Amino acid sequence: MAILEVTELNRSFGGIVALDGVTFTLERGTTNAIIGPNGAGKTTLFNCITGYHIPDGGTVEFDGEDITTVPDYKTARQGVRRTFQEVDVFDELTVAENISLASFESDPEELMELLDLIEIHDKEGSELTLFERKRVSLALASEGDLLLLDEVFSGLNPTEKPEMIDYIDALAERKTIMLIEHDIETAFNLADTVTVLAQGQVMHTGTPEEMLEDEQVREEYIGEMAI
Ligand SMILES: Nc1ncnc2c1ncn2[C@@H]1O[C@H](COP(=O)(O)OP(=O)(O)OP(=O)(O)O)[C@@H](O)[C@H]1O
Repeated sequence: MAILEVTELNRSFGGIVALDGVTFTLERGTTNAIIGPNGAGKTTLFNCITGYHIPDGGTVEFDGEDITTVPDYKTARQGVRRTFQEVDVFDELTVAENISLASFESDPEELMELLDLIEIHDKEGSELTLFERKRVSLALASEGDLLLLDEVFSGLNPTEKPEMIDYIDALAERKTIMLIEHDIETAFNLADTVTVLAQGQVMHTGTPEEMLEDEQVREEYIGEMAI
């Protein structure tokens, strides 16, 4: 069953067309990667899905309900949650306090355990490493049904990256995930489907295997990268 249906989404900033007729569907329980060059419209797409930006045209349906013009603080309560490229953790609050702000309906302990946050629960935001901040941010996003993850792997070292993959794999067992990822190998490892966005348009959608078999996609968007 579709959890998200995006239809003919348009959004411009002055003369810049950031989204140009974007249409796709996400099935509940799947993990979906969005890849594409800088300026392709990936973050704008997240902003329009969450209601941070209202699109100029088109619709966003979440769980069968039209949320196109619903602001982000309300879509978050409805179950659309996201992380940001600039990790959003309050420096002066502890990990536990940061997490308590997210108004959890379920038991936050379980989520904190899953993300290995129990042992650092009393550490203040300002003392956290980037990896720890990203895990807190992930916990804050994880109360939703649909998690939009914006470059959660950027800045992580080679030891942390596989650990983050394990965290996302564990969350993927209970959530629908859409992730923006510049590291193609990571995106392909995690995703059931991959969507290529360029110049505000959906260029290709398919499974990682289909993408790799498509010579044009390989040449234009994946390059020489061995996967
Ligand atoms: N608030 C804004 N005001 C003006 N232009 C914007 C705004 N947000 C996005 N844009 C423009 O819209 C286009 C798409 O930007 P967007 O950030 O969505 O791309 P992206 O694919 O996320 O890029 P990146 O991979 O670099 O993060 C770009 O040309 C960008 O400059």
